[in-house]
Amino acid sequence: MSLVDAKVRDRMIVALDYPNVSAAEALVWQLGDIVTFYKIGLELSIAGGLDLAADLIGAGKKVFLDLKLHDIGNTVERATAAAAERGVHILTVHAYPQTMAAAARGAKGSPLEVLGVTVLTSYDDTDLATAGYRMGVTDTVRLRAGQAREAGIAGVICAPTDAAMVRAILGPDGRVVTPGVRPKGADVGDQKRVATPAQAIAAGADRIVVGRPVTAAADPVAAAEAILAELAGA
Ligand SMILES: O=c1ccn([C@@H]2O[C@H](COP(=O)(O)O)[C@@H](O)[C@H]2O)c(=O)[nH]1
Repeated sequence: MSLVDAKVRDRMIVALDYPNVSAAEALVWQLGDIVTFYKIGLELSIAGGLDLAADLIGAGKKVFLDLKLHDIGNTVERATAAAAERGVHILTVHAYPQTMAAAARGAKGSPLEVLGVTVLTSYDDTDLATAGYRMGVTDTVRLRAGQAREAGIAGVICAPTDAAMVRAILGPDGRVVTPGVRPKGADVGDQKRVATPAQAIAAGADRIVVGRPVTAAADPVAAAEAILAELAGA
């Protein structure tokens, strides 16, 4: 294992986007102590990932449950409280005021960090217009970051290209977590608003989320180490 300190390791969240638990467990085993923080999203949650979340927490890892909740307030509040009870570190909800306020109530008194998803990193202005939004990406992210602060949740998910603006809105204590991160030269895939790990941190992100740059790498350990080294120097 390299000499990257624990604080830097916690800045990188690896997305376990796998169709089954055994594939996810194999990567966790391979990465060992290098990675301290894992994200479990929709695909793996449906395939038994919630039990894996409990196992990871039991093994001392931090878990980000990326469920992007959006429902009536009572449902969101209770689902958030259930995540808090299970020792999850981060939970996402869509950044709608009613949803964020409900999640804030559900997390109250617990260390769970609720983050509002502002505008997905796979969206650009044209995608928002097609979906019927009047505002473009920047204005929508700005609005939602302000609403997240007002709702009293921990912070937001945004693209690294939005991070500087969001940091200014949330202040030093707000949490800014950025997917859409690609090491230089890496395949962008379906992401549209991307930056490198170092650029994300320099723009004000607390943590970055990386999936395919690690999971699809020929050598995931080397890929994760390279990203950590870049974060350590950022
Ligand atoms: O706006 C968002 C919100 C969540 N995600 C999630 O992050 C990872 C990114 O994976 P990559 O393979 O590094 O693209 C993935 O699990 C998404 O569901 C996001 O990309 N953008």
